[in-house]
Amino acid sequence: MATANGNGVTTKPPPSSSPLRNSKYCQSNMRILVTGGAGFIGSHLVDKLMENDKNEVIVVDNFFTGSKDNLRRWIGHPRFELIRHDVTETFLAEVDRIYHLACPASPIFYKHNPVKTIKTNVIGTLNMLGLAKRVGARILLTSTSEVYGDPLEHPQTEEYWGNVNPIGVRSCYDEGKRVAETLMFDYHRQHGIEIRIARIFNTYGPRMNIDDGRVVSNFIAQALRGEPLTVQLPGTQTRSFCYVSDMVDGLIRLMEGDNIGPINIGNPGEFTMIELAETVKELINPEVTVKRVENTPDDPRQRKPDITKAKKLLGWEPKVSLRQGLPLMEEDFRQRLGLSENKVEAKV
Ligand SMILES: NC(=O)c1ccc[n+]([C@@H]2O[C@H](COP(=O)([O-])OP(=O)(O)OC[C@H]3O[C@@H](n4cnc5c(N)ncnc54)[C@H](O)[C@@H]3O)[C@@H](O)[C@H]2O)c1
Ligand SMILES: O=c1ccn([C@@H]2O[C@H](COP(=O)(O)OP(=O)(O)O[C@H]3OC[C@@H](O)[C@H](O)[C@H]3O)[C@@H](O)[C@H]2O)c(=O)[nH]1
Repeated sequence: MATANGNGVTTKPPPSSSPLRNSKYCQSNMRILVTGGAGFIGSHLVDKLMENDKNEVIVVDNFFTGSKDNLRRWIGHPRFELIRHDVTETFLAEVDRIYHLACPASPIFYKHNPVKTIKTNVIGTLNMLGLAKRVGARILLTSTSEVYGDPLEHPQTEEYWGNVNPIGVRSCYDEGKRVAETLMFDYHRQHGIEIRIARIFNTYGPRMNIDDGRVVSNFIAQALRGEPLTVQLPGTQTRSFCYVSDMVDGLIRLMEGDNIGPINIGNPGEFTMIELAETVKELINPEVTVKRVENTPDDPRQRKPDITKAKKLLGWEPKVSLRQGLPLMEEDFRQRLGLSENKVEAKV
């Protein structure tokens, strides 16, 4: 029988899982697939999911930007499996939940092979929706604030349709994620798949790749190496930074809650890139200088989530401020860069 969901969309009932999953001989564990689970957010999500001993976690990842190192504490664990797999190829497994994160997230990586980025977003999401349909799993897509493009509304609510250049150098990611959201809703309406869509805003924390290219990881690595902080012009562009533990909490609440989304998950604290550089300098290395460098095309000028929906529907809001989160990330970067606790000399 058809039912109406929170978005007023009439859907088919969700497909059911295989009879074996419900048999009395089957383990009652929740079997969870995390695509892109060897990456930054994915590996923190895996840590949290593995804390629950009723969860079995399967990670599939092609290791383009992720690494086995991020998951080393779980390799060999009886409730954990790591599979090298590219989501542009089909994947079959009996699972109850799919967290679909696989996609390079840093602009330098997603622009590196834009056709592959589109394939990952479109074919990869189709493959995961096909799997969800086949086994009756609930699927969550990590979409992005980039679906709002260079936003003409501020802060951004989920009702805003965005201002995206369809043919620019960022389009492979922005439009790829927009199509991925469309596919999610079409599978929901046409096949009754249980979907959840998170629109993630800039997230930072330990395990980001040191040469990831994203602003927080760049500034922290530069401050620790005593190199100038590279503020891309004009420097007055804004972002709102969410600490990764808050993000993971929001994603799990969304997956296990009733609302399909899309829901913004991010920290509304908004900073210009100059303010971010000044904060990193003050907290990590007051000796470094700030250097203005060229920007890349279509860089959004402002970005800040309206999280009214997340607060109301998920009972979620971020707890970690930027000033609390940066030192936690500094510690991780120090260890990975092999630096002692002593502040480094400035190189200009
Ligand atoms: N971190 C952020 O600020 C942010 C903001 C918005 C949305 N997101 C979304 O969250 C997700 C995770 O982002 P992240 O910051 O952890 O990035 P990340 O680059 O650290 O992780 C992405 C993971 O996906 C894997 N991957 C990429 N292409 C793949 C493919 N074709 N097949 C299998 N695995 C593949 C990578 O190897 C990596 O492990 C992404 O979907 C990203 O778009 C992140
Ligand atoms: O060294 C740097 C790097 C970046 N920047 C600036 O910092 C801002 C943020 O840039 P980032 O590369 O960290 O990230 P962006 O906000 O552009 O994109 C991100 O947003 C949402 C996610 O989906 C993705 O993880 C990523 O695309 C931009 O204005 C950029 O110009 C610097 O000033 N200096």
